[in-house]
Amino acid sequence: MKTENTVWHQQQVIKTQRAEQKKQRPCLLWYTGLSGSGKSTVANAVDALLFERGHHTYLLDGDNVRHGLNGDLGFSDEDRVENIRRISEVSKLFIDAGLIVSTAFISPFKEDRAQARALLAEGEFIEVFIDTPIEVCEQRDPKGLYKKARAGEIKDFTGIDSAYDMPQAPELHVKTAEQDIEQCALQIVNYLAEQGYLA
Ligand SMILES: Nc1ncnc2c1ncn2[C@@H]1O[C@H](COP(=O)(O)OS(=O)(=O)O)[C@@H](OP(=O)(O)O)[C@H]1O
Ligand SMILES: Nc1ncnc2c1ncn2[C@@H]1O[C@H](COP(=O)(O)OP(=O)(O)O)[C@@H](O)[C@H]1O
Repeated sequence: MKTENTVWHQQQVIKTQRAEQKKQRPCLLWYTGLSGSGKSTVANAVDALLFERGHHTYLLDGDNVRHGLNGDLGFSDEDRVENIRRISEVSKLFIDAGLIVSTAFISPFKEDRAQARALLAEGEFIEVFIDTPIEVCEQRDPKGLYKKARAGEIKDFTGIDSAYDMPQAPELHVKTAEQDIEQCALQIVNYLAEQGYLA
């Protein structure tokens, strides 16, 4: 075990104090969905609304994190598991800092999402299923990746030749083919308000 000679230090300022100072209940909005489903767009819209209302937030976005922290990882099942493991641990640190955190990753495997939930306290993990039919994602194809995957230029593409486990009981179920971006964002912000995260 690599941690056998390290000791956990209790910090003087604790999570509840940080949260109280920020007048919010820290939580993690865990967006999951296919490529092109709208994770990034909706997460950004929610983050902007919360920021405007004076909340302390941070958004970890798939493509950006893969340019830095997870720049060594690809798209094999094994690399995706490690990608989500690191994101989950980083999110926990931001939660400790008292923030309302959003992550926008495909996060295709239910075990990894369950692992992320298990790292946090009860009520801190909010799974947001960005539920968009693959036909709609493919039609949008904002980065031209479906076209490449269909042409065999990208392998292990989620929904085509790599698996996606649909969430069975997400806290939030957002249907982007039936609501516009603003309505999707408001659905999430209203949930946070109703559940007392923004008190
Ligand atoms: N093979 C393959 N499958 C899926 N996606 C691919 C692939 N190759 C590159 N991309 C681009 O990488 C983004 C997904 O990265 P994630 O870190 O969210 O993926 S995962 O959670 O580890 O499965 C994804 O971003 P989004 O479109 O925003 O989801 C793609 O732009
Ligand atoms: N209701 C909606 N919610 C989110 N995105 C939408 C919606 N309607 C259309 N779109 C478009 O769908 C695309 C989604 O892309 P993106 O947010 O990058 O998806 P992802 O991060 O899941 O790959 C964007 O071009 C966005 O403008």
